[in-house]
Amino acid sequence: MDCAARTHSVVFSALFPKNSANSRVFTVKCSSKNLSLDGASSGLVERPWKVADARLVLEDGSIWKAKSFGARGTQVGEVVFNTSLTGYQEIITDPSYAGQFVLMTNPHIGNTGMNFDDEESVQCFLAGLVIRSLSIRFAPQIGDAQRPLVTIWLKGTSWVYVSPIRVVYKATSHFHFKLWNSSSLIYQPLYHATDDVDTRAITRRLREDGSLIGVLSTENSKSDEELLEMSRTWDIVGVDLISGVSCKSPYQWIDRTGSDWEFNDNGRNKETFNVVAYDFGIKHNILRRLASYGCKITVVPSTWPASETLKMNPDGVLFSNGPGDPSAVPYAVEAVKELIGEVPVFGICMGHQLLGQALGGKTFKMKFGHHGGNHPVRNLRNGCVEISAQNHNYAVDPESLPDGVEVTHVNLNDGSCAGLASSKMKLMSLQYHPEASPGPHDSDPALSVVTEIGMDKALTTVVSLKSSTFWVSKKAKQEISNISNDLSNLSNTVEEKAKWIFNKLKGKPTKSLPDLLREYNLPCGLFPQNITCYEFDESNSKLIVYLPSTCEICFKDSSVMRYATRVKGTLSRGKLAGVDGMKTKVLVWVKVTSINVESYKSDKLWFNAGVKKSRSKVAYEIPRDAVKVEEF
Ligand SMILES: NC(=O)CC[C@H](N)C(=O)O
Repeated sequence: MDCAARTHSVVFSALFPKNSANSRVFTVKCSSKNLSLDGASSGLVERPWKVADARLVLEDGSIWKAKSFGARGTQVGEVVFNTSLTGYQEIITDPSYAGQFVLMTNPHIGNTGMNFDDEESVQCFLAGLVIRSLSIRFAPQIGDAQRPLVTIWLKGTSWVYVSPIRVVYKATSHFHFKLWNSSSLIYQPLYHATDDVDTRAITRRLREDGSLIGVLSTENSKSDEELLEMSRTWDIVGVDLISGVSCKSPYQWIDRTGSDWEFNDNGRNKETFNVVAYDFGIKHNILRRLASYGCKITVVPSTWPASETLKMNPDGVLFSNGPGDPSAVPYAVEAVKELIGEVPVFGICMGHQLLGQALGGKTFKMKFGHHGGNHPVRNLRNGCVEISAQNHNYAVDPESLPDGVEVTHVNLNDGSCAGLASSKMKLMSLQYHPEASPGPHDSDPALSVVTEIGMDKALTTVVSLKSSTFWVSKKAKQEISNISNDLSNLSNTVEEKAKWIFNKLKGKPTKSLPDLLREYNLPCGLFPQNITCYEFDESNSKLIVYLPSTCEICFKDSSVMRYATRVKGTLSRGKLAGVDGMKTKVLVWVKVTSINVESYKSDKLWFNAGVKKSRSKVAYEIPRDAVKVEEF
């Protein structure tokens, strides 16, 4: 290897294009001269690992020349691209990547080293890693900087040693790297790994054609045709990959996330909940986060019988993430089925897909899936967008789900189902990773739902539940189901008023509050989006809006509005009059008595609060989350 070379070329050739009768060979050369920021281009340092020529042959006939810095030999797998900028250690150790080559779209990998805290499993299960450029140097992470520059080989699972460029390197698990040659301090990943690959070009191909099967080989004795044949005869669909990554017997988990994760009140040291976690390839950070949320966790193998779980009398059951096709593991779906309704259950990723199937729904394979740390998801309960970390190739088809199962989250990139819930069955699930390390942490609070208390809280106070026709609180829903049998017998005999109440509870109004306001030509952000429910009686135009607590919003025009837990008013075209329960700040807090739009097309909104004051209508166009305040 010549690591001191100032320029290296990446050669891409394509044989046997999949859809072409004529074989084509073409070559693309691109220089990585300016890409290497890590010292390789200075000519001063050598890579402290051994490299070998490698080929990545894709099933579409393209062949990508590369340098292997990992295991030697030949490996087949499905190639998926991951758009995360950080977190490569967590990705490499995520068991959900079993059977897959992870191609990182971020060109520069390795620059933050590795550390003990970021391991997601005790072994790397991925088929291989494909990257553009591996850092020779890496910056020790905060906290590692003061470690002595010595070479130590710790017996057991960890090594600490120095690379030839005098940076402390900590290989946390012996399976990551083996000591290639202890005297010259060369280390080598035990999984297949290759760099100097034109990852952008392959990503474009995967986006166009979908995920492709590939073969990575360092063996010169194997011909391109042989490798291509291998890629075309292997498949990942229908294969049970979970049994290869799950633990073999139950164990207790106690480790929590460190102090840098204390960005919310995790319920730490308050109450202890017993949780059984099914290990379909569970990421350790799920366990660490659950422990931080006050859970005492027993991890059980994927084949653990549901009856045994129930004997353990858990407060909640978690179905974890895991690799491969959810329809290839019917035994897991059966266990999930038996537990639904018996105990609160929460599913993450594979767990979510298994829940979908257990409920009678279907899963399907996506074109190239979602793999990255920047996926926008809308939480349909509160309208908020969460940025999430995702890693999946399959999804639940929401159309196939039975009535009573609510789609709670939607991926905003493609509209796919990203979360499910049923308050009746006490189940919730997310297609993505609320525990994501290094983040984003937007969805972290979702982990608290794994217990009954957490789930109750989530299902009632997370705002409102959308029934098919009306926004009703959970309490109202329960009341309806309690009395619905009686009412269906009595409905012919009840007097008009009772009928009206029944109809109202049952759900005559058909829209959300923002839609109602819009229909009356009022800006839909006049009320917080985290309202609990609302009632509107068309016969006398009375509107009552319920809020979970007294709260406040600062609008775009810097005006501040405060709301009581119940706001009443008379709604008519362009006007909300006789308002009770709303205040605005005009030096002091003043009760709002009416709000009206100047004229149909006007962008002015008039507030009557002591005096009549004009405000810009645009500032109230989007419903916002209100912040809880102590008093109205
Ligand atoms: N992270 C996961 O749990 C992955 C789920 C499933 N194996 C998929 O690819 O869709």
